[in-house]
Amino acid sequence: MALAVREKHVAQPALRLTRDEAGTLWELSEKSAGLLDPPHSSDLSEFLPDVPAHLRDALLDFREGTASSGYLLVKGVATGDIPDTPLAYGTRALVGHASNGTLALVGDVLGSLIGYADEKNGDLLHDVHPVRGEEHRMENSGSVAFDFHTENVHHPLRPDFLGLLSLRQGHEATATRVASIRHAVAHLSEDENAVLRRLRFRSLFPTSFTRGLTGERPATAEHRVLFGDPGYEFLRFDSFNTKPADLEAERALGALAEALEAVCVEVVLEPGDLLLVNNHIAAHGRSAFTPRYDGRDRWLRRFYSHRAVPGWARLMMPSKRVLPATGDIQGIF
Ligand SMILES: O=C(O)CCC(=O)C(=O)O
Ligand SMILES: [Fe+2]
Repeated sequence: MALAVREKHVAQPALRLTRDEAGTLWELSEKSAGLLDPPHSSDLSEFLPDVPAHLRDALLDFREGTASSGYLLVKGVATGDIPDTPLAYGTRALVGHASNGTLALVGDVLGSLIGYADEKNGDLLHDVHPVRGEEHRMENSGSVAFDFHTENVHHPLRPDFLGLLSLRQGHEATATRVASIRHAVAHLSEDENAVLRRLRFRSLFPTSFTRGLTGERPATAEHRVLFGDPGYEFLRFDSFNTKPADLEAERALGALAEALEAVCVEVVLEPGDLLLVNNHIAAHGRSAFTPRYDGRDRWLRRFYSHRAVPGWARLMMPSKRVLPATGDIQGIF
């Protein structure tokens, strides 16, 4: 559907931590950060009741997945002393840093902080910053425009939530973009809506899961892109990796991309901003920017959280909080 006017919507903060709340969360984060590093139990449950109620209540509300916007922006999160933005992929520059505790606590209030064995070595917390030579990758190490996607579109156990905490804004007003399917459906025709609900799409494994693999990337079985009751729609879509089975499906995907664009909200994350996204309701992406590789580039930290991991998958986990490699559980769902 062609859109005559494209409004730009700016994300509204739902929650701003007071200085006291940020201080309490930081103290708790310092206590819990080390628990994430092996061989600790990584059980943070004793700390969760002390997460400031204002934040905890908002997280518990958000995790229900009944709101239509699919995102929650928390401002005023403490980040502590931050070294230069890393230059290389996977440097693990912040092992043991208290901000790890913050992300883990938020992840564990929403569900459970979880990583994937075949993405970033199973790391639970991911550094999002530009990497030289990867500018054009459709991954968070790139710097060209990163189109709308839901996270880990190929995976049977997609995260329920992702969180992006800004440590450094970088040199430009780079926007993180979020678009809710529950808003976008108003821009789809009945036919487009119906086609998106059919098993007419396959998704390639994202390149973050196939680093080091040569040859063609594997793909999923056929899946729906849109599902759920009216008003409570859900999305499984990655503009770079989700492929249509035929022309009708291709047109429907094009209409979806335009509909998401029409309802997109943009947020330039500032240090201490934590953007939480319901990964089944909202697609997200990022505008293009020009990295300088001078230690002052944009730097976010990302986590995934799952409300529940099935018992069988739990027993196949290679280590605590790390889901088995996709190839080992593909086809089960
Ligand atoms: O850089 C951003 O704002 C978002 C990157 C992204 O999509 C991700 O890390 O999952
Ligand atoms: Fe992403």
